[in-house]
Amino acid sequence: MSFLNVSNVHHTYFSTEAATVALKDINLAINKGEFVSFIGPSGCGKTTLLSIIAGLFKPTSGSVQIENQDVHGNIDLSIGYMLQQDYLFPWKTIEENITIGLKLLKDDKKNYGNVASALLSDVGLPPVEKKYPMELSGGMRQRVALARTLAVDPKILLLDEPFSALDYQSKLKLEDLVSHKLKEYGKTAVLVTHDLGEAIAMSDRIFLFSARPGRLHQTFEVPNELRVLTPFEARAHSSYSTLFQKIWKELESLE
Ligand SMILES: Nc1ncnc2c1ncn2[C@@H]1O[C@H](COP(=O)(O)OP(=O)(O)OP(=O)(O)O)[C@@H](O)[C@H]1O
Repeated sequence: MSFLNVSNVHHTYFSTEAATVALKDINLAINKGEFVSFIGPSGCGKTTLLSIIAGLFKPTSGSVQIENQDVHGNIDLSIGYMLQQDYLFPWKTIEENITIGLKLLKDDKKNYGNVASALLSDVGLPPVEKKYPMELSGGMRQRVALARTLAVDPKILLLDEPFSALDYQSKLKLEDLVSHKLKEYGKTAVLVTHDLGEAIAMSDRIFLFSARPGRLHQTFEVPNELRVLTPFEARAHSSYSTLFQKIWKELESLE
């Protein structure tokens, strides 16, 4: 068994008007410490699959297991998220935002302030722990969101377009930071993105899904020479453009 196994997942959304088949026959496995991306045409079920992996809802059929445990029925705070919006609590200080998960977990850390300060410096931020989210830029807030996620030491990070609302420069910087931190902490991660370049620059493997109902169309290995680079450096490597063109062709055939 791999670290994470998605087995025969099928999902249909039911409403009073229609039944929408979002995912069909999804089988995939992710190894511990691996960084993978889900890409595919709009509406192919990427976010649905990420939500199912997160245990937010049960698939119509099939199962997801992390370390041999079914994620459904186990409300597990060891799954960390980074989303397009940072979802920081505006009325809480940065320190309170970073340590909220630890407090929920009743982690016995004596000094939450020290934990927050260490994490802020770890994600490249100045000591802003007494400030409020509205006093920070979008890029800084996403760094705080990363610090909050790392604080609870999750087994896996689920990243749903966490960079898409940022300006280009902040996005590239944050991609480098997230990639570096996840490697340093040895975390497993799944990224949903519309940005093929981002997927190639950050991932070990890329899962390409076909248009709705989403099926796994093809899996691409990112070559080693790219994986040892930062995402920023990877974008300048010749293997990056070769893989980009290969996957782009497949993506176009699916639209
Ligand atoms: N709650 C829901 N009720 C009914 N249909 C839904 C619901 N959520 C998603 N869908 C439909 O299921 C399909 C898959 O949606 P999903 O958001 O998972 O796709 P996606 O690949 O993440 O899309 P995008 O790339 O546009 O973000 C879409 O057709 C969507 O309209």
